[in-house]
Amino acid sequence: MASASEGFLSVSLASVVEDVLKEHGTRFSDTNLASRKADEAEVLFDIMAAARRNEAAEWLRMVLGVVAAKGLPNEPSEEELRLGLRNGIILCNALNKVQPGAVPKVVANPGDTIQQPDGAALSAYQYFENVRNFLVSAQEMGLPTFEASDLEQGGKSARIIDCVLSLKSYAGWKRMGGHGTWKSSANLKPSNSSKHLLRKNSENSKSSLLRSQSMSDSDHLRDAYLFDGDVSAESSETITSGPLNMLVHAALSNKKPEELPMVNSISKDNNNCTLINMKASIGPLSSDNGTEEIGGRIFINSKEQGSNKMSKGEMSKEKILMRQLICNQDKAIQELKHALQSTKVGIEVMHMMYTDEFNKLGESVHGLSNAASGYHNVLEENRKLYNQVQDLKGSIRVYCRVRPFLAGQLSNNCIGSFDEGSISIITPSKNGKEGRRSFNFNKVFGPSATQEQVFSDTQPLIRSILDGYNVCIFAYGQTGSGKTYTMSGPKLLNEQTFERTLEIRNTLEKGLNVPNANLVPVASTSDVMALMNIGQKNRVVGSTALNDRSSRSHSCLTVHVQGRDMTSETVLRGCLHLVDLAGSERVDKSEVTGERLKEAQHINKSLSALGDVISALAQKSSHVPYRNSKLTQLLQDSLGGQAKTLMFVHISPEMDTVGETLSTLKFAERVSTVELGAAQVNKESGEVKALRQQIASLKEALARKETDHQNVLPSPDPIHIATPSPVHPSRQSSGAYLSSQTTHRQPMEEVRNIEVRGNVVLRRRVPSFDLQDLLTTNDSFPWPLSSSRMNHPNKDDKQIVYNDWVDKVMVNKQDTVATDGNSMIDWDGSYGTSPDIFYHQSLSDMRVHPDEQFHKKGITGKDSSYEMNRQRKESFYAATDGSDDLDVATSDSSEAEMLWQFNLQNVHNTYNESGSNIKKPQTKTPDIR
Ligand SMILES: Nc1ncnc2c1ncn2[C@@H]1O[C@H](COP(=O)(O)OP(=O)(O)OP(=O)(O)O)[C@@H](O)[C@H]1O
Repeated sequence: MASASEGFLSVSLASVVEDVLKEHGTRFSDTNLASRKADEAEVLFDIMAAARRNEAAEWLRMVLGVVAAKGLPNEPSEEELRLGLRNGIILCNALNKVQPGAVPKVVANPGDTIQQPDGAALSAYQYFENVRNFLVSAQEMGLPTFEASDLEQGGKSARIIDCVLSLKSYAGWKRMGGHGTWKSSANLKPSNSSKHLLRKNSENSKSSLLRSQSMSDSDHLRDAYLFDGDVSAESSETITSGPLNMLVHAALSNKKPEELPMVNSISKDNNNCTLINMKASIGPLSSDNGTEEIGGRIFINSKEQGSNKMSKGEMSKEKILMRQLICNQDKAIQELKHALQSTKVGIEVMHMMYTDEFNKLGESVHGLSNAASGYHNVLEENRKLYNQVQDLKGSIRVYCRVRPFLAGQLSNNCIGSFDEGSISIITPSKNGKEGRRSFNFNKVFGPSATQEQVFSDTQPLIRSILDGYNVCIFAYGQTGSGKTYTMSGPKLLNEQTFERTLEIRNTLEKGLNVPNANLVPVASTSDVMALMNIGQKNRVVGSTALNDRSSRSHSCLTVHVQGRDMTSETVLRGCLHLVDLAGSERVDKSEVTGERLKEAQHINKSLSALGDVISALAQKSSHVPYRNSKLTQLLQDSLGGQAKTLMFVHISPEMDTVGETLSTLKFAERVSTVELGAAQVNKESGEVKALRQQIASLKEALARKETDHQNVLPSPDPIHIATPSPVHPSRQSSGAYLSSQTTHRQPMEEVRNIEVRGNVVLRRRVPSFDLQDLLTTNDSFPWPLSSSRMNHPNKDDKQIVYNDWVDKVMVNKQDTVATDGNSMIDWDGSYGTSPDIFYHQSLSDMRVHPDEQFHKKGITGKDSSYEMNRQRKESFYAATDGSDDLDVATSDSSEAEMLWQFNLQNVHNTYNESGSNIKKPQTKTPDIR
């Protein structure tokens, strides 16, 4: 619509301008410059001839008096002049006045001194007598003469007028004393050329013009009759105030300076030039017309003519020229006026059209911007709805980020294009469609995306932690693609400082846990950042050919948040896992050897296990191999549990790595198809909490009774104790669980290390933790390891050791508790009162509820063959501080891949630096079957 209007506007404007210019062009191009000049010259000649005629008649009437010269009207036409002078009486009398007795006998009408106007009373002979006498006398006086027949026929008045004006000049000379010899200018040699100045575009151009005209005119007249010596003041005056000037003055007086045309009258005779320049404002000045332009001024050459008499041909030529000149200039003025007028009209029309179009465009733009904002709103709404649908489905959100080229890298780009939600990759080795592969994700961030932009899109997800959801964000991508940059920010951290090997254990009681990791209360964002920094410092990094500071371990930061609604006493708990995976790498490209090569293999293996899990989830396979790696076990809650999960896939833009980029994106595409089911809020109303407390106290009472009872009976092997336990609804039957699992996801605390094999579902119920309790009531918590307990495991610890399942790991884990200023979150100030409390825990839950003990025993007592096998297998493994010997122990269940490191000293100096106290088992656990 806009472009159509624009097109219309430009076409309209263009056509108007074109019309105006065409009109101009036609007028001017059609006019032949030469003929125009000729016309102008002719008109000017007429004017000059009339002026000279009038001057002659005026002088005759003045000399003879109006009565004697009554046959000669004032300002006569050429014909009137001829008729008035035809009988020769006026001429003879005038001559006698100037030169008394020059014509001794003037024949007049007998008895009537008053001449007949037309001289009809006189005979032709008498006329001739008078004229002949006049001519003879004039000739004797040296005046220019004419033929007597000139008075008989029209069109010959020029020479008669010259003669009369010569007589006038003669009279003037005589009146001035008659010094020297009077000569007609026709007998003089050409005078030096003189130059008169006309100021171009001067403010007073009209007066300049007139002055110039006067001077030109006077030059012209002076050309005719020059005296030996200076021109008298009188003659000068007479000349400058001559009728020609008056005529021209009258003709041009109503003209504006800019309307005055240039009028050049040229009369060339033997290289002499007489030129009348009226104005040089319009029309070109030809170089051969006797003008010169110097320094913005126009100089007009006026050369004395070789003769004061023009030949007939010259006269008519000049006349024609001048007439044409004037006429054309007048025409040109009219045309210019017309053109100006039409241009003005054109401009007005254009202005109107422009305004109109502008208004229309404004309306269109307004409409478009409304539509655009509406469109954006709809898009935003769509995005929200889409996310809601994703949430309901429990789909893993996938964001993609492209790292910019780094300094010194060749910008050979494999990214074809990208927009909000899609990206295409170019593979030059393939042709056609194959050569460009597109991927769709929830969000795509280009190379120029900032951390702020990334965060603003991730923020809603983070917020839902405060709403009681668990959130897991994990960064995935090949080495050097920017995972750490996204997860930790652009600031490079300090040198690597203290490195300590921590372990990840997987026990029946506690599930996946890191014994030596700490749970540190935090009160602000900066506290969290400080902890992150400590973790980063202790993370194993190494230089490879692909990344100077390549992370050689996966890193996980867990932030636990608990809030309490003060009015309803509802407790909301959420936790955020920030997982920065080590990057996959092609060892031939990363050129790693030795320890780094080993690391790379572990990293790749764990990532491939992650791929298997994703694959199984995507296919809704009945078996999901979480246990094939610690990484997948770690992410199990996020991939198969109830967390809202975001995978942040990273890619490098270089063409060199297009293969890795494609496989990364294909993997990410697959991840986005995984549907986990809707996440649920970790919400516990006050009522539920009261009931829980009631149950707990009842259980305690029951436990006390049991203890009393055991004091009477011999103590059985703890493994074989089959204590009746309350059966969790989800475990009432495996079939029931399966069906419920397929419809909705279980709360976080309900889902731990779920392993699904065929129709057999074993899951351990781990009740929800209360963070406050967790930080204050150590004794009720089965695995908050104080240093003494870690060094000297008691009987319970032994139980734990025997059931532990440990992989070789370098451990680096930080579990922190975060809070913010939100009033929903109510933190107990008692955190600070127990600074020496450290907890190790699985990422999925914080502690084992007392209920767990029953549950565990319930499982073993139920003789589940799978669980028994697992217990037996796990009993082979034990933890040690070292890890090398654990490699072997873990190899059949999962590769060692979780590389955690944590500077425990930096976190809390009360920590027992001896690390894990878990010992390798000396004997195998008996086969329970
Ligand atoms: N968005 C970005 N803007 C500017 N520089 C970036 C960006 N992303 C990454 N980088 C730079 O690229 C390099 C590699 O990034 P980073 O170490 O985060 O990659 P990685 O994927 O974590 O690698 P690895 O898996 O080997 O640990 C670093 O120098 C980092 O500063």
